[in-house]
Amino acid sequence: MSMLIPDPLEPFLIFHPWLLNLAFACGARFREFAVTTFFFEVFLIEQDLIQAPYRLNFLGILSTENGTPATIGFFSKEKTPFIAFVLGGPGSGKGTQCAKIAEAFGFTHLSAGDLLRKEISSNSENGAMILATITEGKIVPSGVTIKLIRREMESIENNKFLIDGFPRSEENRIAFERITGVEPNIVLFFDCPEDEMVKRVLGRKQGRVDDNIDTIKKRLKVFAALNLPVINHYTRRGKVYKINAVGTIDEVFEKVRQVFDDCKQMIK
Ligand SMILES: Nc1ncnc2c1ncn2[C@@H]1O[C@H](COP(=O)(O)OP(=O)(O)O)[C@@H](O)[C@H]1O
Ligand SMILES: O=c1ccn([C@@H]2O[C@H](COP(=O)(O)OP(=O)(O)O)[C@@H](O)[C@H]2O)c(=O)[nH]1
Repeated sequence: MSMLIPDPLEPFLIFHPWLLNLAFACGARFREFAVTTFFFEVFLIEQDLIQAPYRLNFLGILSTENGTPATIGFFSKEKTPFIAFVLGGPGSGKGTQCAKIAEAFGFTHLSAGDLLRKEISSNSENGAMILATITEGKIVPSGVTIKLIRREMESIENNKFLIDGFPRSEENRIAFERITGVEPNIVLFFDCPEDEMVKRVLGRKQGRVDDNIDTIKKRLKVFAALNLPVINHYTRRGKVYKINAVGTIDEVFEKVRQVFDDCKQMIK
């Protein structure tokens, strides 16, 4: 299990549970969500870390496109899958290790980034917005990403999922948990020094619009500001397995294998 990582949002996060408790004491669960998300979004606007046209659409997370409320809790009790969130900075090796976990342990690998890139290439209604957001290294609105993850999870007959590169912010995390009604069983965190991540991303050569030095710098900033708080949250919940991502692919996988071997009892 990892130690808590200092992050620049810590003072805000201390305030955040206080706000939650206050709203909860008022007996309004929906208001609790709306109010706290609103404060998060105001903060993110100030930091210029989320996409402008979508940034005040905090209530949209709970709605589908036809305006009806989204299902809260889309897994039945008997069919709740085992979920591992796989987090780490850009180029830390999440995708590489997920492919190996999927093969060795029978998981379905869902990469949030790949699902978003597929939306761009399928010319969907959100394609242009997703492309602009990824090019800027910012985070796509939760409702869009969760809809894609949900569609995949519902269409695949497996009870073990790796969700790679999501949630990227506290707002992503809160929305996912509200909409699905579940938390991940475990969270893998690939801990990698920034210079190594930059080297790996620049060497990836997959023709991605965001694998250039300017966007990488923005992605690293967004990771530190928005993704580390998610990792800290799940560390406090005792769910994080921190893996040193330095070493060869096989060396890193040996550490990953150990985690999944240890969790065998939990994985149905
Ligand atoms: N342990 C490692 N050592 C060296 N290179 C690696 C390692 N793991 C992954 N890579 C390479 O680094 C690049 C980024 O890895 P990737 O799995 O795509 O990262 P992420 O999904 O976290 O962005 C890829 O080109 C991959 O082949
Ligand atoms: O849940 C997600 C996952 C990805 N992205 C966007 O997709 C980009 C690439 O993400 P991916 O996980 O594919 O790559 P990584 O940054 O980890 O190398 C990110 O910088 C974000 O702009 C996003 O907005 N939400």
